Amino acid sequence: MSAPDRPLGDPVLPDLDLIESARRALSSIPGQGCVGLAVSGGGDSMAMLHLVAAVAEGRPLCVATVDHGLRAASAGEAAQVGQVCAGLGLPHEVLHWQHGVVAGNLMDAARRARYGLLAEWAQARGIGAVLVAHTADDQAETLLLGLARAAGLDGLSGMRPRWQQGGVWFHRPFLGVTRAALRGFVQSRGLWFVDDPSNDDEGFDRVKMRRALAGLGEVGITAEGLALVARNLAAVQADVRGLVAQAAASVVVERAGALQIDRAGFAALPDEVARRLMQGALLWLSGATYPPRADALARMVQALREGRAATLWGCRLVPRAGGALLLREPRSLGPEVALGAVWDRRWRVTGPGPGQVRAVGAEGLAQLPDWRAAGIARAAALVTPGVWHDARLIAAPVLAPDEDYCATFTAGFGLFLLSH
Ligand SMILES: Nc1ncnc2c1ncn2[C@@H]1O[C@H](COP(=O)(O)OP(=O)(O)OP(=O)(O)O)[C@@H](O)[C@H]1O
Repeated sequence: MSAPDRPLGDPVLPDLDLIESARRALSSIPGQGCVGLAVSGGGDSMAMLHLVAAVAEGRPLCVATVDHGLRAASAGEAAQVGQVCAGLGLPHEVLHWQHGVVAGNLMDAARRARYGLLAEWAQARGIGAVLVAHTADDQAETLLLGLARAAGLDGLSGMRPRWQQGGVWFHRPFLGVTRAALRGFVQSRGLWFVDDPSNDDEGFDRVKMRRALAGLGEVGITAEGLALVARNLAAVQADVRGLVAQAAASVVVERAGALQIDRAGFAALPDEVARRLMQGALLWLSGATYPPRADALARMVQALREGRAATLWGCRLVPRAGGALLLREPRSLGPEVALGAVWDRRWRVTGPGPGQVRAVGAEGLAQLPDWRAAGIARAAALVTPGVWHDARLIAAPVLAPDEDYCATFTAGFGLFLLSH
């Protein structure tokens, strides 16, 4: 299809910002390896494609389009992107979402599948970074969505400029640029792009926010202004997260998968830091993706400060001299899994097998006469992983070192806090 019908050199003035954003995006990616571009065919990502191609200066680029198979036109649109790429001399691949009946929120499932496919594609081709074309308008809509649900700092900090998934970095280099600027870029040059009809579907909250944003312009609230607010809040959020990571390093010790928390150190933490530390601890222990409600979390923080026992999110707080143990509740543990699979959403036990992994429990401790030698509290020992062959405990790698069997976490506690 159409290659640029006039060269990108000699830009009109507003395009200078766009070209600068594209240049910065490429130079921020270390090394000289291939850079991935996620291009839907929409105006924003088509503008990104042409801009980045124009400033690549020999840096290899690879393009991917995910065909979700949700609209009749999607296959044809993906093929059109391929033709534009061919005109620019860039390799292009179409990635297909194989799905049956999708339960729950379809758009959310499509988005998660899209990033999963893009990460797999990039990893398979040794591409370390993929660019996506979210704009200041997307950022502003995200902030408005947060305001609509009275969100706190995390919900008002907008989309991250970069994040890592499946070993691949995703970058959003155009968060400071308006959709109008990107659309203007492709339209003024007569470049092909597709207008996805779902972008006008008022059934989606994001589309409602887009309409609201247009109205807010009349009182001087712009997409760029709101994107800046989100960026400022994200800076505060990053500082708070740093404080939480520091607090975790000084008041929490992970032992055998349970967390020992120093009461005096915890009591001295500012409320917000204490709350986030407790939330992070519960998410890490439970493997849950959503945190508990704010009031339940506040009660848990209070229980720890007052030296009381409590339970929340499949975890229990057990007071001890000088602090408390936070650990899994036996009845909330995940089901038995095969050796090598992830058990209870955070442990992986490997070894020669055959065997099944489930908690050591009282039955297992009875088969381990020396378990106390590990110096681990009974409550914690009970919920460590054991390798079972029927009713026989073959190994309990956390309690009794074993040359053949090894238990590791899918994410360390400290690293988990830094990435959440
Ligand atoms: N089907 C897809 N294939 C490849 N990349 C995609 C796809 N859908 C979205 N993306 C990437 O994610 C970014 C943001 O997605 P979003 O859903 O907001 O965009 P869109 O409205 O589909 O298209 P555009 O942002 O290109 O106008 C896109 O700019 C693009 O980089």
